[in-house]
Amino acid sequence: MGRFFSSTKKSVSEESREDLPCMAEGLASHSHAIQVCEIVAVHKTKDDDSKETRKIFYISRTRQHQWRCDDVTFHSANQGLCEQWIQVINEQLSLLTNRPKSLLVYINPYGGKRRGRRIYEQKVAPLFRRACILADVIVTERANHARDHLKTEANLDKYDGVVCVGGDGMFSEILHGLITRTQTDNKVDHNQPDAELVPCSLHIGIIPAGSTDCICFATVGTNDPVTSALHIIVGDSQPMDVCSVHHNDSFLRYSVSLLGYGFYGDILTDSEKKRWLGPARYDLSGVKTFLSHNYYEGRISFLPAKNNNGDPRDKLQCLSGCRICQHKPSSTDTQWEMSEEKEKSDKDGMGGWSVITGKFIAINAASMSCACPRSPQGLSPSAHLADGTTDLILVRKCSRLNFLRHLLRHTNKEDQFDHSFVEVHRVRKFRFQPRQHELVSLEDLSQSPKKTGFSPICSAQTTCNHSTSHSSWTCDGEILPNVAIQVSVQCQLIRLFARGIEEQQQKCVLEDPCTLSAPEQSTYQSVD
Ligand SMILES: CCCCCCCCCCCCC/C=C/[C@@H](O)[C@H](COP(=O)(O)O)NC(=O)CCCCC
Ligand SMILES: Nc1ncnc2c1ncn2[C@@H]1O[C@H](COP(=O)(O)OP(=O)(O)O)[C@@H](O)[C@H]1O
Ligand SMILES: [Ca+2]
Repeated sequence: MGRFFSSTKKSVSEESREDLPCMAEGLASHSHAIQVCEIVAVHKTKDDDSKETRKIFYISRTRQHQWRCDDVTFHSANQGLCEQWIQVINEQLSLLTNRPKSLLVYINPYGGKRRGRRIYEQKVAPLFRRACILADVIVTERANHARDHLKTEANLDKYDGVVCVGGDGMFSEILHGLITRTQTDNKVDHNQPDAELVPCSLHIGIIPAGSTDCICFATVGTNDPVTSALHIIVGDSQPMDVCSVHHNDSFLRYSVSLLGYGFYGDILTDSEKKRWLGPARYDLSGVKTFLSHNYYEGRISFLPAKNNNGDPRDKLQCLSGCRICQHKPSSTDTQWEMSEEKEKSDKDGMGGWSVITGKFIAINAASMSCACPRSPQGLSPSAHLADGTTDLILVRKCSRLNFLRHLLRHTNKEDQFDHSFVEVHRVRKFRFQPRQHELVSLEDLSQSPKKTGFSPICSAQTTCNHSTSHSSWTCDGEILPNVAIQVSVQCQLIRLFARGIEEQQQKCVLEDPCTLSAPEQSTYQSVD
């Protein structure tokens, strides 16, 4: 538990309580405690009578993981005592070295409902100013502007973090820019699928202003710009896994949320043509893809994770401070696992890999829960943010009604894996090879699907029997140019300004505020 300061509460909206006695005088009737690490700043202000007062701005929790910046005012007849408190608070704040002082901000003005710039200017910039954070802002002028700037131009030594204002696609740009820059600076060739990638030193903050914003939702618990700005200000840190995706021996992309082939790949491909619709494009393309009811043939091979990584169906949610994510395998662990893999491979020729061949409506790899407003529990509710694994979900060919039942379970608390046609595996690596159809040239395999119209609608009870040749992979919302891919999870390659989902809201009250004479002597207890 951190250090607390106590006070009588006077929120800006509670003018009627203005005459309450001040904590510094030890007469508090409505005691109030604030953890030092949740103080945003202390500022001099003038009250209504033009009298100089001091305001402490701090984080308050509202509903559904949302944070707000609230304030209390220091009053005292003894100005010296008041100054002393303020000085101590500022000294304590200066000891919090994890807090960013300087940030590089990229805004996608066209993401989501095109509100990125307004969201930043009206909701985020005032909070950064209040917290005395300097921000260099770049409004992007084209796709990949932020990625390219980070890769080569940006002077990253100047900053404590990079902030992305946009959706998952924009986050993906920042991710690629930062990871690529880090590997280049450290002379690591990311084309090698087994290369040991160097973790990025700068934290990434996400201000949600996109269409899905699942990376923000799954790491903070809500898509709210003010909450995200406050997590950045207090310098929260959440490590996160990153999947590297290769085609043969050449690097394709990184992914942190959903790598999806079949259903989600088709939705994304179709939705790109409807960008002008904003976030509603996913609903329209979702219905169209559902009605098409396509399935795809292929072979999926995967390397299962060890038992100590839990199980995708164990119903254990990855929460703030998750114990499973606290054990980051060292490079010796990884080397040992690789030699074990090699040993097994010499014995059975498979190296612990499992292979499944079949007809699939969807193949999804969720490196995190992928929770978002459309699906508050996500595609894999028990997936972990930083355990070095991804949950591989295979939805086999089934009737349209059964697939609908499966989809509907993403919107409630029922188990979406509890169907005979769905299986889920927690894996470290996987590969996919589509079935090579006759008359399909290799060139065709790396292009978008040819078939986009509706298939004949099957009766709800029957299984559809028509297969289109190939789908595409969606990788955090971007379409991959290749279908045959190799994927490897890179444990905790990046860090976000977030803390994971908080389990329950904690309120803290003073045991006896009147005993306080200095902040160091504060006592407190936690209540639910
Ligand atoms: C009958 C009701 C069925 C509802 C099923 C809902 C299941 C939704 C799961 C969504 C998982 C989303 C994983 C995240 C993907 C994003 O990275 C990606 C790009 O986001 P952005 O750049 O912010 O636009 N978004 C999607 O792939 C959208 C999928 C929407 C599917 C309906
Ligand atoms: N200035 C820009 N003009 C056009 N596209 C951009 C610009 N800046 C970023 N992009 C691209 O826009 C795409 C979608 O961005 P994103 O912020 O994720 O919004 P959404 O969630 O609505 O998809 C990303 O692929 C990103 O590369
Ligand atoms: Ca993971």
